[in-house]
Amino acid sequence: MEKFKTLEIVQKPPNSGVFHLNLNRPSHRNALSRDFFSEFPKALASLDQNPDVNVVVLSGAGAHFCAGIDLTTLGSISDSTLSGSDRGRSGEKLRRDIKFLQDAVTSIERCRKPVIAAIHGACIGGGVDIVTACDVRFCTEDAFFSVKEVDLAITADLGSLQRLPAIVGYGHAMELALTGRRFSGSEAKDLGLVSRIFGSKEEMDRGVTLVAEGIASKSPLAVTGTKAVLLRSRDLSLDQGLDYVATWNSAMLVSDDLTEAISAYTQKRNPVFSKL
Ligand SMILES: CC/C=C\C=C\CC(=O)SCCNC(=O)CCNC(=O)[C@H](O)C(C)(C)COP(=O)(O)OP(=O)(O)OC[C@H]1O[C@@H](n2cnc3c(N)ncnc32)[C@H](O)[C@@H]1OP(=O)(O)O
Repeated sequence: MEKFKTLEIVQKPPNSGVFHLNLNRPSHRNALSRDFFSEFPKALASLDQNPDVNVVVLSGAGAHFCAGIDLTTLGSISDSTLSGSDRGRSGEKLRRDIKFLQDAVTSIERCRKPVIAAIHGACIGGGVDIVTACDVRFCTEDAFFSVKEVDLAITADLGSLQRLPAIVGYGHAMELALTGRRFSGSEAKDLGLVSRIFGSKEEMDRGVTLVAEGIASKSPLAVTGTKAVLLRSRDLSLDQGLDYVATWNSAMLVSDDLTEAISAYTQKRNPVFSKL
């Protein structure tokens, strides 16, 4: 497994299909550095391509999930932009830079395997961009969230404004993003930002493991199909979404997994599926 400066990948439990991708810069509260933005898509692509991986759990090392963008990185972006003499060219360069950062967050959606965010402590700014791109979100009671960008005089640009409305509704997304206010794990649960809340990190670890192992035991074809179709349907009309899944299943429905699922059901045993 490749080594990273800002991330750590651990298979847990051993020999399971569950791999933990940890934001691993606890001294800086897992603030998102330039290295992170280069490494994160590589790590997700390697998990996507690894046939042993069925589910990815994304969490943060140390006291917090993520303190958002590394504020020193933000400084260097604005310095390099200001150094250009032509405003148009500087702007075009900055646009490419923002697209590079966005692409790192979107790599969560590009990963065919489901990504479960396990959030404790702070989840701020860029942290919210990341978790809103995840497929499932759980948090602890001590978690807190903030769509903080507005307080740094930034229009959030790494995905929260695009993804959050579909998760919590347009009105809540607008209020959270305009105020930048801090909200608790239990409010996040009420809003539907997280689907489950746990009393402690240890309880969340146990709960996430159960859910992740459950998903990992299912047909990998059906699981990756479910993620792909739900994500695609988010951005399509009902008719287009139905058309998309009909085409998807015309290619993927008839499989060894279908035969195995039906055999296991009739033989009253658990199904065993091959890797994807
Ligand atoms: C093109 C633009 C693209 C993206 C833009 C994204 C915008 C955002 O992400 S906005 C959000 C920015 N983040 C913040 O405002 C959070 C700042 N941090 C905090 O509020 C707190 O650190 C905390 C997360 C609540 C944790 O508090 P605590 O546990 O008390 O730790 P601290 O003592 O505050 O910090 C320890 C250590 O970490 C450094 N650090 C924390 N956050 C960041 C950060 N975002 N960037 C860089 N460094 C950070 C902090 O400076 C401390 O460092 P020392 O060297 O130990 O002093």
